[in-house]
Amino acid sequence: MALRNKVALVTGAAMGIGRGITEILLQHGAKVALLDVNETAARGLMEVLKKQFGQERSLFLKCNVESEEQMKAAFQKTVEVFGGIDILCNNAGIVNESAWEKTVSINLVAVIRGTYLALEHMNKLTQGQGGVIVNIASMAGIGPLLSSPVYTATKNGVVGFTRAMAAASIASGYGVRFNVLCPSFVKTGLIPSTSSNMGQFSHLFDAANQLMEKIGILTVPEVAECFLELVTDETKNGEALLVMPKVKKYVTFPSL
Ligand SMILES: NC(=O)C1=CN([C@@H]2O[C@H](COP(=O)(O)OP(=O)(O)OC[C@H]3O[C@@H](n4cnc5c(N)ncnc54)[C@H](O)[C@@H]3O)[C@@H](O)[C@H]2O)C=CC1
Ligand SMILES: CC/C=C\C[C@H](O)/C=C/C=C\C=C\C=C\C(=O)[C@@H](O)C/C=C\CCC(=O)O
Repeated sequence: MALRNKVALVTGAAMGIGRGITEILLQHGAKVALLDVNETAARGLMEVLKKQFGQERSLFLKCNVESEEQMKAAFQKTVEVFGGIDILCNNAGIVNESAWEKTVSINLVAVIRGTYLALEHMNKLTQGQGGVIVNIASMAGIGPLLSSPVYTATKNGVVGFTRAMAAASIASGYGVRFNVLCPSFVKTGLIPSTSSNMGQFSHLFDAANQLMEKIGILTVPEVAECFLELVTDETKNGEALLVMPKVKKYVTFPSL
């Protein structure tokens, strides 16, 4: 898929991986709607993006992905301003084993909600133009992150949901591709500096840090490049791309 003038919507776009994905989309000529709950960070980023890419290429919409009403309004506004949606990146996520229901709500429920809302606009069976949805899971969507069982569950859920949606899309003729990106640790504000969010697993905080030291840490641009591959390569559908320092690998699942 060539990105020139394509319309993308990115959740959790104000910081970290979402910001990197937004920037790479703009660099390749797409228009981007940035959804985020953090208005201060997003407004600061918008100043930079408008200077760098022009006034009309990006749009910030304050949106908590946990709110169906706010999500619906943001998708509608994106269509009104940019004329449609070609690319969705469900990226917003948190790590919080204490507030585990909120973790499920943001990391999994909102991914499902975003996907269904985007399909209303993209599905070729209902007058859409097709497109591609890339969900940001984690290496913890493939194997267990011992300090964060609920986080692991949500990311496994995102991997399974994405693969099932890809199969459903092929079988139904939606004309929409679905892929999932599974990075190991990435240098962003999400990596906890204390064990306070780990709840009953706080004693395993050091073990998670040791794993991080062993595996190493990815940079945001490395992850954004992998996202770009999943969006632009039309042969990729139903794929889970695992990215670790010096490793980029399409995951092979058992065929049942
Ligand atoms: N940093 C890491 O090591 C890795 C992160 N990931 C995943 O990548 C995604 C992005 O993570 P990072 O960029 O690292 O995190 P981050 O904390 O740097 O950025 C997350 C962004 O999402 C926004 N956000 C959080 N809750 C929201 C909500 N309810 N509604 C709207 N926006 C919300 C935040 O305001 C922030 O801008 C997450 O899904 C995370 O699970 C996956 C693998 C590794
Ligand atoms: C504390 C949470 C911080 C960030 C969350 C983010 O999504 C990063 C996740 C990164 C790692 C996931 C780990 C998954 C672990 C496994 O799959 C284990 O079963 C095997 C662990 C390592 C194998 C590779 C190796 O030892 O070299």
